[in-house]
Amino acid sequence: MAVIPWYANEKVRALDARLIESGVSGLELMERVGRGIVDFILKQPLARSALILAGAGSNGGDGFVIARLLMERGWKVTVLLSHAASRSQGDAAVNLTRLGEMPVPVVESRDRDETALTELLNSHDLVVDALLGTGAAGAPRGETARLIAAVNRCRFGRHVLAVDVPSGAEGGEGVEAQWTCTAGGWKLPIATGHGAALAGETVLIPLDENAAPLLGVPDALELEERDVRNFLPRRRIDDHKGRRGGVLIVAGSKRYRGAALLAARGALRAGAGLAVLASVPEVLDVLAASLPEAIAEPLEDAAALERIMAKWRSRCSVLLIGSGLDRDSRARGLCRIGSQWDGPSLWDGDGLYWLGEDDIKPVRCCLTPHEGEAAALLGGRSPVRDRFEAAAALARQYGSVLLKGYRSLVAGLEQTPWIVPRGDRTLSVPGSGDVLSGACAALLAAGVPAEKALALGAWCHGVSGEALGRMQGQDGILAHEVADCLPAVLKELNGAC
Ligand SMILES: NC(=O)C1=CN([C@@H]2O[C@H](COP(=O)(O)OP(=O)(O)OC[C@H]3O[C@@H](n4cnc5c(N)ncnc54)[C@H](O)[C@@H]3O)[C@@H](O)[C@H]2O)[C@@H](O)CC1
Ligand SMILES: Nc1ncnc2c1ncn2[C@@H]1O[C@H](COP(=O)(O)OP(=O)(O)O)[C@@H](O)[C@H]1O
Ligand SMILES: [K+]
Repeated sequence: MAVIPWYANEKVRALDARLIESGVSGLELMERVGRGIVDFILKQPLARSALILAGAGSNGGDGFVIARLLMERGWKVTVLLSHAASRSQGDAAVNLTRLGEMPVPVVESRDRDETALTELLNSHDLVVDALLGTGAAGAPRGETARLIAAVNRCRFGRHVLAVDVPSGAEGGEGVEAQWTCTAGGWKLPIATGHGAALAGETVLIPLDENAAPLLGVPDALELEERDVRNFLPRRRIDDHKGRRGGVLIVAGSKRYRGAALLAARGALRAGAGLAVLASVPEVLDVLAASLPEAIAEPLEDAAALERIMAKWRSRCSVLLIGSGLDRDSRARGLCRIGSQWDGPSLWDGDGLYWLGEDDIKPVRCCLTPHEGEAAALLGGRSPVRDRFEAAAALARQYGSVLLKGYRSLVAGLEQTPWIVPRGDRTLSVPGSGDVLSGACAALLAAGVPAEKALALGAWCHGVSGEALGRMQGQDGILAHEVADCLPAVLKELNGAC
């Protein structure tokens, strides 16, 4: 299962230490990193000129190796130090001295104003970010921060490669890289969300052929197509709609009408045999015309929801609650009753707003928050910098969590978090999350276990977005089109079985 294991920074740093204990010198490791990165660089169609931005630690040391090896291959190379040369120490200092024996200009950035920095950056095709690696503490400061801003300002028209991790990946402004060559192991800060977006395409530079067992237990697993194929519901040739699974959807309000329709569409397009939409008349009035396959249940108030839940419980195994429900007292009452559903439930949108109130604590449920919703559930703590921590905290409290965004995360109580590496900005359109929650609810109703249903739903939703982006462009896709793509994506996955 899952071919790409991701590790906390500390585990990869411990690997470095173990390799050194086993007799490989730190200098040799630095050489291996530099060599691996240069091999990668030489495979790219580049104009053979590089500016290496180097920091005072070992990340800078990797940069010095890269500078030397590129120079040896006839590249035009300049090294720009964020610090006084005398501050480089240990293996980095050794490599800086070796560089001094070659005709490579090594200059300090401090005396250069923004214009001079811009000129220097613009006169090289490749910019190598070797400012901060896994030893970074907090947001970039001082000269490092100034250099990062300059790289980002000048990055159009040039190529930016980050060594190990993009500087600033864990706080403040980070280098926006085209490639990140990460050494020894895949590192969590660039696995998902903001860090992953900064990293661009990530390439692993192996440190040693015996490294894998030394890294220990992975902290996250990136799913591959063959993993999610195993999550597909077991369909049968003699299936009838009752066996496909039914979803009761409590969604929509006078103010937000489309969300409920999109959630129901997502559920039916993901294969639900029954979608019952309990909503306000304003939503149900258009249901017959826009989605005649769904069943309408007028929902005035909390008492009505109790009756509807009792009526449909035998045919709907899953409750989906929250899309476009609004944040008024009516919605609160509905969530209170919804939390008493005695089967699997999935909470999204405004349902998440009310979740956690004293009388709205479902025993175990699924959540599909985006970062804003996760922050609110966590009492304002932003999950942007540590999405893993946020997803794990929510899973401990509620059960199963899909933390949405670029390379969404799935966390559960008893499993290593999963990374779903599918989906792109095509999906950042209104209603896209409603389609996703409908799809996940349908998969739950088909009997797929919670975390697998969330991961499979996010995977299919992501692939649908990518396909639409390829065919029609990444801007201006409508959420219902994402839903309508789901059958083809499921067919592909099923066909590959
Ligand atoms: N033996 C090893 O440990 C190996 C380390 N390697 C490289 O070494 C890196 C880790 O090296 P280090 O532990 O020296 O750490 P870094 O090089 O990541 O950073 C440490 C330096 O950055 C400064 N710094 C830290 N936080 C800062 C901030 N927020 N703003 C401005 N300056 C800041 C520190 O004062 C120090 O000078 C890895 O990412 C990898 O690139 C590789 O060469 C492989 C072998
Ligand atoms: N840049 C992106 N890359 C990958 N997926 C994205 C991106 N932007 C948005 N998405 C996905 O689109 C969906 C948006 O959901 P959400 O923000 O809840 O939208 P809405 O509230 O409008 O329904 C999520 O599944 C999210 O993961
Ligand atoms: K870096």
